This record gives sequence, structure tokens and C-alpha cells, in this order.
Amino acid sequence: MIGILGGTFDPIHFGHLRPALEIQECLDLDELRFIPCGLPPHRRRPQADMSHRLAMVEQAVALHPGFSVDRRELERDGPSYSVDTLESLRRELGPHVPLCLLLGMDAFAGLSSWHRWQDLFGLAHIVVAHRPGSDAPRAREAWAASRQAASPADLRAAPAGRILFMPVTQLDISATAIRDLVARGRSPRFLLPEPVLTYIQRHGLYLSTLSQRDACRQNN
Ligand SMILES: Nc1ncnc2c1ncn2[C@@H]1O[C@H](COP(=O)(O)OP(=O)(O)OP(=O)(O)O)[C@@H](O)[C@H]1O
Ligand SMILES: O=C(O)c1ccc[n+]([C@@H]2O[C@H](COP(=O)([O-])O)[C@@H](O)[C@H]2O)c1
Repeated sequence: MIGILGGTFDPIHFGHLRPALEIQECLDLDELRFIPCGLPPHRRRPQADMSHRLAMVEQAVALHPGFSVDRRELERDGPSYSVDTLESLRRELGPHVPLCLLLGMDAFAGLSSWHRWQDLFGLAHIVVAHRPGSDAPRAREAWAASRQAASPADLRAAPAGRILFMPVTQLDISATAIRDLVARGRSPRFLLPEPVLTYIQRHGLYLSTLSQRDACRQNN
């Protein structure tokens, strides 16, 4: 069984990595692929370039065997719709391999606004990680009634179509808060892996315009 976690990853942080690891272990996933999106469909353009976001994801996934990076959304033009990604994965994996799309509760709450959202269930299971401040009781009720899986074993029994809610360790970490800390000259250390922090510092990512000017002056 394969899991995928899509995200803007601007930057990747422990709020992505720890729940991903817990879900991978709990579901006994053979592989968990992180899929950085090229052009996020429902939000402003990312602050860091695609190449930087990819490099940070690569640094992070290298820390754990069983994690990998899938670049297909970066290599496609147009908005990175999940349904297109799942269709291309399904073509490669064939119809029988169980595939799990991992989402945080905040992303799950907006699922019915996604491009061709009804088709997602024919392509993958949906595994929802609880996230601090993001309970979505109405979305849960609406969706769970017909599709909720009772256990990880239910997911293995079919290639797609079920929803599983996973009570992972609650980490109140967001990429927005990390970008904000850096822009204010504060350290985001211990919210994200050290190699990712080093990468951010080395490339001067997320600095405010003022700090960018200072950094440029220091480099010249
Ligand atoms: N702390 C967290 N706990 C659980 N899930 C999370 C957490 N942070 C992100 N996710 C989930 O990971 C996926 C990718 O998230 P994304 O890259 O947008 O990170 P983010 O921290 O939400 O970013 P931003 O603050 O820029 O919106 C989404 O499904 C999101 O719900
Ligand atoms: O397919 C869609 O319409 C769609 C709409 C919103 C978000 N997504 C996907 O959901 C994942 C998390 O998105 P985000 O904006 O929270 O980083 C990422 O893989 C996006 O491509 C997908």
C-alpha cells in the first residue's frame, strides 16, 4: 500500500513529517511519497521557488527510509490538481494497488471545492490527520457516514474509496508561522529539520525585503 502527501511545502516542517511517519507506521505503508505542488490550485503563489521547495523536501525525506519525493506536479504545467496526480499514479500502479491520499484536517475541510473532487474516491483512499485548530465536524459527518473505514485493514481490502481519520501527535506548526518568524528575524529552529533550516539560511529564503537588502549588502 502506497501513501502520498501533497503540499506546497513552503517550507516542509515537522507538522508534515511527524504525522506522515506515524501514519506510515500505523498503516504499514510500503512507501510514502511527498509530492510538492507546482502551482497550488487554491492559494497564492508560494513564496519560495519550486526548486527551493523541492530541495527542502529532498533534505527532509532523506532523514527517513521509506520516505521519497515525487516530482510529477513540478514537471506539469498549470494548476497542480490532485485528481490529475492520482490519475497518473493509478496509470503506473494499475487498478489493484491500494493508494492513500494523506491530508491534514484543514485540507479535508475544503475537499468539496477541489477540482473533480468526486473522482478522488475512485482513485485513492483518503487518510485525514488531525491538526490543531482544524476540526471540521460538519465535513467529517458529511463524508464519514458512507465512506468511513473502521481500521487500516479496511484500506488494504480495496484500492480506493474509504476515509480514515487518524489521531496523530498534534503539532501546532505551520509554514506560514515559519515564514513569519524568519521575516521578523526570529529563529524557526526546532519547528523543522535542521538541514532545512540551514538551507533556508544559506539561500536567504523568507527574509523580509529589508533583511534581503541587508543580506545583499553583506554579500557585496
Ligand atoms: N501541523 C500539521 N499537522 C497536520 N497536518 C498538517 C500540518 N501542517 C500541514 N499539514 C497538512 O500537510 C499538507 C500540506 O500542507 P502545506 O504544505 O500547505 O503546509 P501548511 O503548514 O499548512 O502551509 P501554509 O501555512 O503555508 O498554509 C496539507 O494536507 C496540510 O493539511
Ligand atoms: O485538486 C485540487 O483542486 C486541490 C485544491 C487544493 C489543494 N490541493 C492539494 O492539496 C495539497 C495541500 O494543499 P495546500 O494548499 O494546503 O498546500 C496539495 O497537494 C494541493 O495540490 C488540491
